[in-house]
Amino acid sequence: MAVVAPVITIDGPSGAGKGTLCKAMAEALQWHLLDSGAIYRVLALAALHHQVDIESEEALVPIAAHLDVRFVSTDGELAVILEGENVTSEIRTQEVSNAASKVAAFPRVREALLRRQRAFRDRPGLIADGRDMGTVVFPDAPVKIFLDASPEERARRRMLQLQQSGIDVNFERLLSEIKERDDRDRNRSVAPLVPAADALVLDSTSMPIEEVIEKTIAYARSKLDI
Ligand SMILES: Nc1ncnc2c1ncn2[C@@H]1O[C@H](COP(=O)(O)OP(=O)(O)O)[C@@H](O)[C@H]1O
Ligand SMILES: Nc1ccn([C@@H]2O[C@H](COP(=O)(O)OP(=O)(O)O)[C@@H](O)[C@H]2O)c(=O)n1
Repeated sequence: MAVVAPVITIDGPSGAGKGTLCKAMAEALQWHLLDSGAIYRVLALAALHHQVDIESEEALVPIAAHLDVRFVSTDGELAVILEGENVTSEIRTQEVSNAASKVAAFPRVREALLRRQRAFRDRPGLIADGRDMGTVVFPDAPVKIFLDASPEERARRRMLQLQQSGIDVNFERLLSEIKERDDRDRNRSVAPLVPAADALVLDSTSMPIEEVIEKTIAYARSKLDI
């Protein structure tokens, strides 16, 4: 029987530091990386581009099933290509963030994207970033982390991040959008944002990212023979 590649799942709410942690882990271990949030973001953007109603599950399912998305690694950065167009920055706007969490609430949309996400599992291993990586997509993953932080700290981080890329945002608005998105992600009927029963929960509210990375790598090494 073929040996399946190991997966390390990193789930948690927006701004907890998942993307930063996953990138550092993928580099440290030289493993593959799945940014599942980017897939939901690309789907939302494709729907907006094609003027498809993002409130209609019926209309979204065929787009999800035929989504023409590619992840291309260039100079250590992962470019996101939708229908041949580089949409790496476009998928990070607040409009797309909010639309992504709306399209992600539909069960049949999630179902249509399952196989595509599982196809990222490959040797030597996969680091999977998302909301339901440890609960639904890779329930057999040997290492699961749930990374959390307070909503205020997450909004502060997101504000700094957006400011660094020249986007001016209002803190109160950002905080309320983050809380709204958290609520939608936590309360949806399918694959809600919740730690897997066997996940290590890390609260990074007052933990520097370097310490988060160090702790996670040490935990992964203790669970896996790597
Ligand atoms: N522990 C931390 N302390 C301070 N800032 C952090 C920490 N973790 C991540 N950040 C910063 O917060 C921002 C959001 O992190 P990101 O990895 O994109 O979060 P997520 O993928 O969970 O939404 C980034 O600018 C990142 O550098
Ligand atoms: N595995 C996943 C990943 C993302 N998502 C949805 O996609 C949205 C964007 O995900 P993301 O990981 O890019 O968001 P941030 O954490 O970067 O803000 C989330 O708000 C979720 O609603 C999901 O439902 N399941």
